[in-house]
Amino acid sequence: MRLWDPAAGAAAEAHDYIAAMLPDLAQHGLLGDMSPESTLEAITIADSLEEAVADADYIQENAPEQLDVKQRLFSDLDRLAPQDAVLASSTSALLPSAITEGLTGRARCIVAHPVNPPHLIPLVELVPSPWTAPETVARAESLMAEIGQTPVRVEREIDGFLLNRLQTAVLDEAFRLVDGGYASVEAVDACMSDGLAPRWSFMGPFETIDLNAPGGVRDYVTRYQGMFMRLADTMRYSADWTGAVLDTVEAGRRARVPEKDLRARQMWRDRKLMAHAAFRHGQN
Ligand SMILES: NC(=O)c1ccc[n+]([C@@H]2O[C@H](COP(=O)([O-])OP(=O)(O)OC[C@H]3O[C@@H](n4cnc5c(N)ncnc54)[C@H](O)[C@@H]3O)[C@@H](O)[C@H]2O)c1
Ligand SMILES: O=C(O)[C@@H](O)[C@@H](O)[C@H](O)[C@@H](O)CO
Repeated sequence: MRLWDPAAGAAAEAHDYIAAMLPDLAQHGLLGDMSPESTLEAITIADSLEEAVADADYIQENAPEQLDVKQRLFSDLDRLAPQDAVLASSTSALLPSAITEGLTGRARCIVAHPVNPPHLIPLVELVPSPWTAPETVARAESLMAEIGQTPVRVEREIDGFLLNRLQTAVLDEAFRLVDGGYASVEAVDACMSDGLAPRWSFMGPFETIDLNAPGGVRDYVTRYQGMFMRLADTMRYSADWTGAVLDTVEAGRRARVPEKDLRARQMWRDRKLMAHAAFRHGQN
């Protein structure tokens, strides 16, 4: 694998970041049959975009979430990369059609959206544009599965794809509840971390409700649809996330983790995710 970044030192910084996390990943059994040393040897730094993509089979761009930047980058990639290389974007919500429409090689382009932190969260959303070739989707899916990720196919492009649309529903209600004074930041977070997340850490929402009624999902919907539709009617507005509620949320978060400790807390998160990933691997 080759890394390239136009910012001086950024690729080397990424290489150093990867090197620093490899021992923890190895300790959790997450490097497969490779060692930190052999893993790092497989990651080199290219001096130019052209060098980075030379003889590549698959290219993943991680440029800033700005449409014009991605459009220019994909145009360069389409010109420089081997014709049969898959060109994938990490974009969180930009439509692949908007990024690639004008490209000669647009059939080999796709969105392969990872989830933060991508090396510890397996999901990758594969989002084709209307002109993405089925073979491109299949090749991206095969590569992601081969490296231990969980590729999911978005059947056709939609703003925000799947994960961030689902995350929007949860975050919008979280802000509404705190904005309305119904709950503290901690209480809302606990509802997820100690309520919904344990079930959702190995089951999705449909499997969860299918197992939550004697007769399965149809029984569940018959029993509870009225309640959920009544609640949905109270959610037809959004709180202003940048309003006073943001001060409340930030105060709640800073009371738990001072800003100076955010990096340490991210390391805490990553080690929790490594343990969770090791547990999941042990279950397979
Ligand atoms: N950070 C995550 O975990 C995460 C998760 C999912 C999706 N994404 C998506 O990945 C992309 C990058 O996000 P980020 O948070 O890492 O951004 P970032 O701003 O931290 O890093 C972007 C990098 O792109 C480089 N860059 C700038 N112009 C470039 C160009 N023309 N070609 C190549 N590289 C260029 C910058 O130097 C910088 O190092 C965004 O589209 C984002 O939505 C990020
Ligand atoms: O929570 C997430 O990881 C998602 O919202 C991502 O898709 C999103 O790209 C952020 O990580 C932005 O970095």
